[in-house]
Amino acid sequence: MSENTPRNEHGDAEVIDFPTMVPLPQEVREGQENTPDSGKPPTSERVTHDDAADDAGEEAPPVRVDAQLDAYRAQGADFLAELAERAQSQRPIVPAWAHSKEEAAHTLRWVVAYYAHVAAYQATRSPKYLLKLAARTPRGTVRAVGGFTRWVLDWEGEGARVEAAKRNDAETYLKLSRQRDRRVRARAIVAVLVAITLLIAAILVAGAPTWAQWSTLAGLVILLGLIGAPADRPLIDRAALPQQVAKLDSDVVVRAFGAIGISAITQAQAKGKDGITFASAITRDGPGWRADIDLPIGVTAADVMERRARLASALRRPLGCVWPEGDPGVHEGRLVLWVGDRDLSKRGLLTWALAKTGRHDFFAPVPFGEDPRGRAVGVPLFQHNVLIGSLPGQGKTAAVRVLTGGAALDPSVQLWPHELKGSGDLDPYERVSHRFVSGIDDTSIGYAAESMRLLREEVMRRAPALKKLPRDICPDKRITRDIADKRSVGLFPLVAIFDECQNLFAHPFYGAQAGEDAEFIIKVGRALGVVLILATQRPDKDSLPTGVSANVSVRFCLKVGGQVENDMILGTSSYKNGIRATVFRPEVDAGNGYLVGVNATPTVVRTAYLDQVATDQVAQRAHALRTAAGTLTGIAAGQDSAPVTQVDLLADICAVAPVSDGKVWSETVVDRLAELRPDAYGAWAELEADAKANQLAAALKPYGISTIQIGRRISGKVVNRRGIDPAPIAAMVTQRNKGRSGG
Ligand SMILES: Nc1ncnc2c1ncn2[C@@H]1O[C@H](COP(=O)(O)OP(=O)(O)OP(=O)(O)O)[C@@H](O)[C@H]1O
Repeated sequence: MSENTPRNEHGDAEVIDFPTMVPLPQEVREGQENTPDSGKPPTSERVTHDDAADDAGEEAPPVRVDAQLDAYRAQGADFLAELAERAQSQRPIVPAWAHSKEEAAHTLRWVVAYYAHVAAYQATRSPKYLLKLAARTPRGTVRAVGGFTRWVLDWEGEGARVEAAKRNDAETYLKLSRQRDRRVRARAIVAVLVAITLLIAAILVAGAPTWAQWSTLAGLVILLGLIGAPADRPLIDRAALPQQVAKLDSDVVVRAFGAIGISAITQAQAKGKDGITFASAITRDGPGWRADIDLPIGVTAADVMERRARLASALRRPLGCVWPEGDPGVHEGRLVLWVGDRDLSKRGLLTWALAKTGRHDFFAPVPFGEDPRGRAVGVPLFQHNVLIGSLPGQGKTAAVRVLTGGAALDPSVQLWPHELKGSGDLDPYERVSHRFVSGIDDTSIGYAAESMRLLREEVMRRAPALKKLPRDICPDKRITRDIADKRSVGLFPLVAIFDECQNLFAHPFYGAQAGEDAEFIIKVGRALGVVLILATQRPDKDSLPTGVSANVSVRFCLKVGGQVENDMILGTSSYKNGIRATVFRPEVDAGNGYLVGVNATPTVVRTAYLDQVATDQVAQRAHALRTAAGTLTGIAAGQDSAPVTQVDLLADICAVAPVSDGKVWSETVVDRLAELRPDAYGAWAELEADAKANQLAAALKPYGISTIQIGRRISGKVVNRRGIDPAPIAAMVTQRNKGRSGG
């Protein structure tokens, strides 16, 4: 043990075990206990060590870094001990915002944008500043001339001379007077030189070009205006108002974490510890504060995220300002708490980055919106499928418009929008679409189902086409920009949008097959440049096949009502893991949602907003790009899209169940239908007997036809199953056909 080893008040040497803290001397502890904030020292640096209090005994208050420093000093701690103590509060070499390239770029952009704003703000006010300076020029002239005269005549020494005269101190007075005479003589020479210089300058300026005269005048006005400025009225206005929002400090954060009901933290705080540790100092990060926090062992970031509302209450901030998120790159217990100055939902409508100008590259993410920290968020379409869900009126269509706009602004992308509500929200894109439909009626749904079938066929066509490409053109067996641009190869990107897709998937007739086709496209198509964007306001198992919801890669969930819908859109266990789109408020948070599958962790995003007019302008630009590139096809080129095969269920039943055969079991009808049209009914035939009957019953319901119980004697026993009576169906078809031919 070295001589410098710290000793306690009894003179016993204490072992300082880096980085464990030493117990505090009694007087330091007493001092802390007397502080009003229950023993917390008045510091924002709260880097603590959980074992410290144990070392110091059960009752010891938390030992924070500043208190330790005092303790070490009081004990005359040695060099190494002091270093050990300092090491606990050392600041990261690379600041937290510079850990990732994106964050560093974002921060840099933010700083540049800030100073660009300041520069623009001041530039627009420069005429006002010039006027202010001009108004202050007379006072500046008086001050400058007066100050110079006082200097030449040495008036600053006047007081001392008068004092000496008053004291009848002749010797000092004479000394000061002689000094003054010397000074005045020298300064008078300087004054004459200055006067001559000014005179020459005036003569030169009088003969100089006009711009030089104006520049000199401006320089004089600025100089004299600055000299004439009153001390209490600054010339320059502030481009950024001083921070209105209270700084986030560690005391407030520690207190808040103690109030959100995480027992590991509350128990630690009951023992006088903080319960959480700050991985680095709380810093400014964009328009808010960032705290990197290590949670107690066993507590995860998700545990905090699911208590976001309580945390906001404890921090005394609006819910829309408080955004805890995990940093799994470090560990599951690391939490990045970002507290914004302004509520996310009060940011107003975000203008889409491509709303006014620019084109898009399908192989880059489509600009989509901003996260709470104001960082731009994009959604990649290449190699992805997108599922969007929410309650009605929360911003689904707006999100779909933005993604469709991105796809439209790459002229190599073929667009197939289907808006199955009939609201016309996507109508502007019709002029750039290969296939397009807007409607909720059976024909529109049939058209959308036909699109799914065609997309499936397209995916199957593409697989061998991609395989056949020479290795030098396609080394990775992936579609590239180059391949996409070679129209003759036929592997251009194809983006199909199904807004309100529940109306397709839950359709009694088209739904089952469309669901199967969608699942196939999602699983196979993304590698072949075929992308689905699905949006639904009814994310339940009947309206969104599980094969679809389980396989999409990018998910965006705006406000939903409950856990089931949340997990249908965001993926199983999302709710349990604290990713809860249920926390968004109806209407207030329209446009805010959880985006999963883009960043390493789920991100809250406020989407950019395109109204109908802005969408129309985007579509016009997309049309111009496509005209120039020669990629207008299908509906956009005025050609009829592929004809829709209208499947006529009733006519098909008449074909497979003649009236003369009498009543027939549903499963038999389904099997015969599948044989007649495998494309349309093939999926039904793969169902169990009961499910076949249910499927047929659901498909007949819209026509007002119910299935009935039919008993058959098999091996002497009567077996009852559901089936149909073909007679009324045949009558209905005859009636309908008569009506049609009459029309
Ligand atoms: N990104 C956004 N930013 C701000 N407000 C938005 C945003 N997106 C949507 N809104 C607001 O929410 C309203 C409804 O948006 P939108 O029509 O996209 O919702 P929706 O979920 O598609 O509704 P529905 O299911 O009824 O079609 C808009 O009129 C707008 O006022």
